[in-house]
This record gives sequence, structure tokens and C-alpha cells, in this order.
Amino acid sequence: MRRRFRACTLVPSSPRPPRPAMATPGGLIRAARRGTLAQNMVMDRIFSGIQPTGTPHLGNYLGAIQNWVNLQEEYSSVLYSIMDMHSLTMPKEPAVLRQNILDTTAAVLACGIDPKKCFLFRQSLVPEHAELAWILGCITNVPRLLRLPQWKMKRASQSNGGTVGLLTYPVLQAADILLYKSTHVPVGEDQVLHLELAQDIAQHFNKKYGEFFPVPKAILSTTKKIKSLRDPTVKMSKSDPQKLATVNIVDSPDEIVLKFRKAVTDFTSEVTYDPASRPGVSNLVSIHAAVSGLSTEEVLHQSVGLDTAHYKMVVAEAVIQKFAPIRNEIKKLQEDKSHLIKVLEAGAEKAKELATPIYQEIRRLVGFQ
Ligand SMILES: Nc1ncnc2c1ncn2[C@@H]1O[C@H](COP(=O)(O)OC(=O)[C@@H](N)Cc2c[nH]c3ccccc23)[C@@H](O)[C@H]1O
Repeated sequence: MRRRFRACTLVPSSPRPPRPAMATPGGLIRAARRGTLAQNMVMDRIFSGIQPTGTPHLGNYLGAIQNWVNLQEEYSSVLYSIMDMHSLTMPKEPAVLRQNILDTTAAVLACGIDPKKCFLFRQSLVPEHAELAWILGCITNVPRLLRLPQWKMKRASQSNGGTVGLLTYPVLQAADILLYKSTHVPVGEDQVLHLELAQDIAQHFNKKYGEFFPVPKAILSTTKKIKSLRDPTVKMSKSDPQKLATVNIVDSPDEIVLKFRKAVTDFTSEVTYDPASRPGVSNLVSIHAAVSGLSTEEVLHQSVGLDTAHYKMVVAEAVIQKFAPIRNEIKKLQEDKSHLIKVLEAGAEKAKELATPIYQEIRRLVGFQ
């Protein structure tokens, strides 16, 4: 089933994002859609990324990766990156980071990302990301970065008051996107403010150096924010200290059942969808609809007569069914580390080929050449 996308920041809701013109150093890129070679058609470019935190959770999958899989079918130029440089902003042991990179790669491949249809690569293998981040950092104001909620939240967990890397993380994110002149960025809702910063930076650069970057738009899935199972007022997150809050896509059936059984709802037993007044049960309905491919109305219709305790088990079962084949595939892929490394290296070579002429032009524009 094709999912519907919502192009955000803020483009009106539409089944498919619009296709803005994309200027490149060599002129307009031709051939937008796979298999279409009509001259002078302009091309969209999809870019997104995920931090290597090991295996993704339900929020990563439903908010982003599921969209990525659909978009690689729809668009001819698609890049997905394992954001290892971003990962350093929350300190990790080198061995853990190394393993997480491979596990995240295995997971996205198992979810259906196909390196023949997109470039899947490790961010740090293309050093131009960091070089462009420096240039963009020089046209970004510190107060703008200080206002971003992720900085405020995450710096509280760092004993040193927050590192430069953590503060400038969104500038690196803007560089990730703009280095490829990307036009659309599929992300979950928590990344929208970062996308808005990338838009502002692109516009600022264009104003200073002449029209160069397309202004990238976010693409949100219908399940743009999956909430914690322990506190449905906050997003589901890998770093949540409450182990029952987050469902990982490799969790065993028993773990999934336990997490849904303990999911926080309220004292009304009926299953309804009202995110403002009933965030807990509404989160379950959203998850159920997303993993089963049904609409919210269909899910509610099927749940008539069930109380929330029973309903939690229905949702757990739907999640188990959805992720069983993916879980098996992840295990298989994890056994072949050299294959995973090769995929990331081959993807990086292709990404670099795209990035090099764009970055050369940026160097010329700012006066390095
Ligand atoms: N509870 C949730 N509900 C719905 N969606 C969610 C949930 N949790 C996470 N997501 C989405 O998963 C993707 C990867 O998350 P990360 O935290 O690794 O995502 C991050 O930390 C980014 N900064 C990585 C990044 C670096 N450079 C980029 C350039 C473009 C796009 C993304 C990036 C994201 O789309 C995120 O929105």
C-alpha cells in the first residue's frame, strides 16, 4: 500500500511533494522520475539520516524509515545517511559507536532500504559535510541555536554545560542536507525545527552569495510523532531511561507484549481517538493504524467492544507481526559485517561524487578559490 506524504514547512498537505527547480553548477538536472528522461525536467532530491543508536525504535520506523522505503521507489535521487558525526554529540565508547553503526545499517536494510535505489552511506566518510558545516556556521547566529529545544534538553544531561558540538549540531544537519542540494527531507516531527533552521541558512546563503541552494522541505508521515508508552505526552526516544517506554524493532514478542501491557493509558476503558484528552490510548491507535496499514477509523471500528486492556494486546500482536520478518532479516545481516561495511563505503563513494562539484562551487562562491 502506498502511504500518503505530507510536505511540511510548510507546504500545504498534498499526496506528493511539489517538484521545485534545482539549479546545479552545471545547470538544471534532468530526468526527475525514475525511467523518465525528458530533457529540461527538473529533479527533486531526497535526503535523510538517522543517528546510529543501534537498532531503531518504533518511532524511527513509523516516523521516518517507512517513508524512506516508499520514497526510494518514487524518486530517482535519494540519499540516506548513518549520522555517525551527529552521534558524537552524546559521548559513546568507540567500540559501541562502531557496533551501533553496523547494527543501524543492518536495521535500515532489513526495513527495506535498497542500496540499488538510493545511496546509503556513513556520514563521516564524506568529510565535505563537516567542511560545509563550518562555512554555514559562519553565517548562523548563536542565539538562534541557543533557542532550539534539543540544545536546552540535552545540555542538561552534560556535566560541562553543553559542548560546542551539541550546540552546532543543527548546523551540521543543515550541511548534510544542503551539500547535495536536497529538496525534500523525510523526518519525524521532532526534526521540523532543525529543518526550519536549514531553510533559513539556505536562504541566508542565497542572499549573501547569490541564488544557489534550493530551500529544502520536510516530508512528514501520517504518524509523525510516536509517543513514549510510559508518558504519552513525550516522544518515544532511544535515550528514555524508562526501559518500558520504547519499543525497539528487534524486541522479542515477550518484550513487546510486556511493554504494551504496561503502556500508560487512562481510566476510561473504551478505545477512542482523541490525542488531546486521551494521549495514551490515542498513541496506541496511531501505532495500530500505522503497523497494520489501516486508517484510524478502520482501527476504531475493529476495536468496538474491546476494553483498553484487551486492546493493548491487539496492538502488541500487530506490532509483533509487523516486525517478525524484519527482526529475522536484521539477525541475518548482522552476521555479515563486511557486507555492511561495503554497502556504506560504496554509498559514500557515490555520495561524494554528487557532493564534490557542489562543494567546489560553494568554495568558489565564498572566496576560497
Ligand atoms: N518518536 C518518534 N516519532 C516519530 N518519528 C521519530 C521519533 N523519534 C525519532 N523519529 C524520527 O526518526 C528519524 C531518526 O531519528 P534520529 O533521532 O536519529 O534523527 C536525528 O537525530 C537527526 N538529527 C538525524 C539527522 C542528521 N542530519 C540529518 C539531515 C536530515 C535529516 C535527518 C538528519 C528522524 O527523522 C526522527 O524525526
